[in-house]
Amino acid sequence: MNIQIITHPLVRHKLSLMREADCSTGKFRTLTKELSRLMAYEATRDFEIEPHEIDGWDGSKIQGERIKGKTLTIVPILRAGLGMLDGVLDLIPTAKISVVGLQRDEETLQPVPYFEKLVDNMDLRPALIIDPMLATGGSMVATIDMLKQKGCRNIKALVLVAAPEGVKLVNEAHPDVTIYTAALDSHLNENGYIIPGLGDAGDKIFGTKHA
Ligand SMILES: O=P(O)(O)OC[C@H]1O[C@H](OP(=O)(O)OP(=O)(O)O)[C@H](O)[C@@H]1O
Ligand SMILES: O=c1cc[nH]c(=O)[nH]1
Ligand SMILES: [Mg+2]
Repeated sequence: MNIQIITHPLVRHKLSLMREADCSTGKFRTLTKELSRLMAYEATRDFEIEPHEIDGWDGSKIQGERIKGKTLTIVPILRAGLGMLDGVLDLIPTAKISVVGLQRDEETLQPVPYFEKLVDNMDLRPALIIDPMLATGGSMVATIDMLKQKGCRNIKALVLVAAPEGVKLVNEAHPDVTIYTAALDSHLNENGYIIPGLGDAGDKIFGTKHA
């Protein structure tokens, strides 16, 4: 399985706070941002570095380093993925942002696309998809399909919680895409919600009520 579970103690502690039934919208939003920042640090660990000559403070040339290649694009999946955006941008403030809108149909659990605005040169950029929840995996597979249609080849997925069903679907459809998650949970319930999970992440981040 192409999955990396981030087990840093801060990540585990914060995720557990998010699982509490009475976690308020404000607290959930703050924890989403904090977790995203910590997890982005781990998910970018294998970025390639290249030498880069710079002017040093005393006028001499110094052999510096920089991240190789074209700037990363972060891909939040609307809506809930927006909750992770600021945390990732804290670490990579120069990142380009490509937004994808998908709404899971509550009956069929199939993703319904409603928005797509990708940055240029997708074929040259690494992409980091962000969404708190990987449930059936339908939304993630649809997003990866969109990115690959634009030529994107270097794709990672960053989620707070993953279900085994979603990991299987993504791994089968796109074995080249590594999934980074804070937890691989037990299973999906009959409504397609992750157990134990976090509940409806979009509703918690935006303060909307789930019918
Ligand atoms: O793996 P899947 O079964 O596709 O489910 C996961 C998707 O469902 C949620 O979004 P939702 O469709 O509820 O939209 P929202 O972010 O607007 O709440 C979640 O944020 C993922 O995008
Ligand atoms: O558990 C789940 C599944 C899909 N979307 C959510 O927000 N939570
Ligand atoms: Mg939702």
